[in-house]
Amino acid sequence: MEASPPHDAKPMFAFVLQTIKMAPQRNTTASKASKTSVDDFKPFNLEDLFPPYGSEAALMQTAQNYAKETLASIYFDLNAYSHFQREANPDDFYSMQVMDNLVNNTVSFMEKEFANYSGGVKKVKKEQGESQYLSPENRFYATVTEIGWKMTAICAHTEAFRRAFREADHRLWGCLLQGIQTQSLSIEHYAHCRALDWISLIKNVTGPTPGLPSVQEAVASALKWDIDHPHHTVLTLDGGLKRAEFNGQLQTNIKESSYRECFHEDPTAKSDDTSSSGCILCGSEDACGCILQSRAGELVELAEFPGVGTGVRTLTTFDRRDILDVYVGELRPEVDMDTVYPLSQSCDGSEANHLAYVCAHKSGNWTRFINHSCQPSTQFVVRTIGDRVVTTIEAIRYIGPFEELTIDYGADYWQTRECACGHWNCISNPSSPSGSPLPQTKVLSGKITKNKSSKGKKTTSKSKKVKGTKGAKGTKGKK
Ligand SMILES: C[S@@+](CC[C@H](N)C(=O)[O-])C[C@H]1O[C@@H](n2cnc3c(N)ncnc32)[C@H](O)[C@@H]1O
Repeated sequence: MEASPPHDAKPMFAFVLQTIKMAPQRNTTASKASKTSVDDFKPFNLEDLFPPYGSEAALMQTAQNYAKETLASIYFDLNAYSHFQREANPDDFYSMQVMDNLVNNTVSFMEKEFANYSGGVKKVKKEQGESQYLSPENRFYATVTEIGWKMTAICAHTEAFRRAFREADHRLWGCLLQGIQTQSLSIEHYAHCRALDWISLIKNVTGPTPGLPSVQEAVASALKWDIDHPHHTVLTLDGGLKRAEFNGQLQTNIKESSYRECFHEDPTAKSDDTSSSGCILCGSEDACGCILQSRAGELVELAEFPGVGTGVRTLTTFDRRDILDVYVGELRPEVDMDTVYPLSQSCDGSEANHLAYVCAHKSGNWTRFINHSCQPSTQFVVRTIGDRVVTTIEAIRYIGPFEELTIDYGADYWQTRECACGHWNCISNPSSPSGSPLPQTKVLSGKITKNKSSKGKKTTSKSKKVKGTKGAKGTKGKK
């Protein structure tokens, strides 16, 4: 079986220290008004990319990369903390012990570092009088003044933060604090919708806090937002939050596709006539109870991106072939009023074997928000999982933390719309080879990409999304 296992939890409290490149950003200026062409590209300055070993630029680049990985580990640990909190059960000794350890580690970190700071206050007072309370070298003092009590309290719940606090050098710590500050709304929202009680950790801070911001102000500034499913909320470009809505209706999160509204039987059920193959998880040719246990959805967030609306940002890393999740929605025989989100589900990725439309404008999961790029990081793949044929979203390369996830909707989707991905080879860019006036669908019509070497894996590529039926996403896809 060529399929990779679903992306699963990494070792808890991973403190991954590996170098990564800055996440590529959308080239927003390249859309509509100014299309880029191959000639617009300047050669890379190799020294910027690979500064000389030991130079300040090289050290800074490494520190920024480490900081980014540590920041991703903070999200991972926050998620793990909330997971253990939910799972803690007084009848299960092990789960209670894990939770006790997590709480103790958090509380003792805060108490110890606050005591260090208080000790430092007295020392400096004695030596230098009232004018200077504390040496700025005191890490707790520097941290709370830089990122505030709220971020300190939230991040103190994570091993990644505590460990970096103890071990990181000044350069890395500075980069990490900067990263936390930049992502503060995202971190707070992430903790908030996991019901993390960070206030209790600091509200009883006793003793003087000279030089530090007010604890009360931090508590009063706690996010006023319903505790709801994380994927019901979008981080906006202006630094706020909004509900995920379509035509004024909240877009709700569901775990699996529903069919009962329009069908008596599940049209995507595994059966002999649909020539569907064995379950990719257990290999069984018969219906089995397997479900994809992907954690990827817990480590992404919805955020607005310029020119393309809501999109999906990773908070972790993915490797090539990671199965991120299943595209879910309401199964319908026809594309309803929705021309934005529907996906044609077939049993083998071919138009001829179309089974139903997965309509996700009202109910769906986070995958419906993945925007298109002509150089995407993921792809649609038709798979048999459990007793159903589904379309999964799978990484086609390494994806770094805080990168926007993108996918190829297929040439057909862009026949009536303009793509704003900004890639030099963008389908809507007249000067790019793929943006040539020749209709792509004509050229590609009928070529259905099936990876026959891997049983049960049918790649939905541009070439299959013909005549608007969007093997992946498309709109004009009426049969
Ligand atoms: C499946 S939805 C993706 C989520 C969507 N951005 C939202 O706000 O809900 C597809 C829609 O997103 C927008 N979109 C996605 N990728 C785009 C791109 N590369 N260029 C322009 N618009 C894009 C278009 O409005 C498209 O119809």
